[in-house]
Amino acid sequence: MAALGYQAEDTIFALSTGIERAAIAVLRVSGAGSRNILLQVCGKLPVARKAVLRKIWNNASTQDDLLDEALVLWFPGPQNYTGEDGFELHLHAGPAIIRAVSEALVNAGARPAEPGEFTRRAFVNGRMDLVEAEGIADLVAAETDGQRKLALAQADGALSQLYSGWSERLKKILAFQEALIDFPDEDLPAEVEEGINQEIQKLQFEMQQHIADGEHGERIRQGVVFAITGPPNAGKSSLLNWLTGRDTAIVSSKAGTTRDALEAACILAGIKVTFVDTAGLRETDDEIEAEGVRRALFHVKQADCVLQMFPANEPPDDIFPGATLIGNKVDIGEIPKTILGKDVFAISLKTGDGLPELYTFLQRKVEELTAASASGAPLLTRARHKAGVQEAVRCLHAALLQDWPELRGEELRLAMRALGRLTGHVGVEDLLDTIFGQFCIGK
Ligand SMILES: Nc1nc2c(c(=O)[nH]1)N(C=O)[C@@H](CNc1ccc(C(=O)N[C@@H](CCC(=O)O)C(=O)O)cc1)CN2
Ligand SMILES: Nc1nc2c(ncn2[C@@H]2O[C@H](COP(=O)(O)OP(=O)(O)OP(=O)(O)O)[C@@H](O)[C@H]2O)c(=O)[nH]1
Ligand SMILES: [Mg+2]
Repeated sequence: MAALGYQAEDTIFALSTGIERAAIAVLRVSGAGSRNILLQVCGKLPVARKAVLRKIWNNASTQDDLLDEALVLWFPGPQNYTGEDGFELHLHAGPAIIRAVSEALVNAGARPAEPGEFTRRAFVNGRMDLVEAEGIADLVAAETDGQRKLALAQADGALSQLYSGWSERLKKILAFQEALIDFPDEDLPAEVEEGINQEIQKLQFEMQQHIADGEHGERIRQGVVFAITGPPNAGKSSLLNWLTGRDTAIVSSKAGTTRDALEAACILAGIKVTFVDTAGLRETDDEIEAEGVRRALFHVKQADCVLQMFPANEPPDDIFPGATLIGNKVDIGEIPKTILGKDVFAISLKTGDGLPELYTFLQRKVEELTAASASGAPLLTRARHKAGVQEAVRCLHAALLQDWPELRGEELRLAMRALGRLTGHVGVEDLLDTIFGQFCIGK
């Protein structure tokens, strides 16, 4: 079967708390054997869902080898996270305790869980769909408020509801379409076909809007990227260091100091933001510097936003499309208010002039690049979802072009299948190892 050797009948366990030094460690157990295993290590079953203090033994019936005194939670299924019997041991977090209790669980018939296997079981047991499970993974991985809120909404079903709502609507369209196929000679009102077309177009529009807004969701999840570019000695590396509050890049008065692209991340307006400092742009015979310039231009192209810097008395002749102009070293020379009609931020990384204004501007820019969709609909967050929705849009488009009712029905079914694969309601066996393999162990 699956590459991970996924076996639903096994009873699995894992350390669900972190591996650093901590006061308490939670070992989580799930599977049909949970009841017997708990009896073996703890003697008798606690009241369901109530924390009780119990001695943990290698074998409670012989009171052989006392391992710890722990809080025990017994979760008889199916009303719990995984949807099957399970329990938790809240242990003292010593490595020797964790090892000894793990061994006792293995002796009693459990095996270590694969990454994401608890959540995979929750999915298999119908406790959540695939999009919600991905939301849980993102929630655990979240490092910023933006990521946390986005993931929480997704884990809570907001995005799943959007996708299953579309599926429901498609199902209705398909039912009408079937009626057209089954009763071609009946006098079905002409409005039926017209209605089908309109509803398909409406769905297609909403999906396309979702994909367009999706850029914002992907930016919240993966971070917004700002590229810093400009001629040598403009102060690009000085800006990077100031923005990230760290001495990331070497700063020197020698032109051509930075030759590689350097990335440093920070949190701005609750969003992960990566700044890329790049080699100063100039003609050069130096092979390494030329490669640096080539990479700089690559990052400028890839970035969500370009910060084009120049030093006082050296205003640029060209502006990168959509770039924000920053004139540095206002302490030593003239900086124009505008260039080719574009506003210029006049700053000095030496004196701090203009930096608060620039910072406020960057926060606004980040908010703009990650704003919620105007419709209030949840944002798309992953390439997998984008691909699925795009596939559905393609099928709807094909359906609209199709005159034969049978073939049109087929395209509509393919669109439904694309949406079904998103939430995991149809044909996802091949995806599960990839998706749950990205989780941490114990989740
Ligand atoms: N100790 C501990 N903390 C945890 C979890 C856990 O499993 N154990 N969680 C897991 O990762 C998260 C909480 N998620 C959970 C989701 C559902 C249920 C659950 O048992 N739900 C049942 C019963 C609810 C009840 O008793 O009121 C239900 O929804 O029907 C428990 C935890 C975060 N904190
Ligand atoms: N007077 C003055 N000097 C500055 C200012 N900002 C940076 N410098 C100096 O300008 C020089 C170049 O700064 P960097 O940050 O290394 O410039 P860069 O754009 O990264 O240069 P390359 O890596 O060579 O492309 C350094 O000596 C800085 O100390 C400023 O606002 N005013
Ligand atoms: Mg530099």
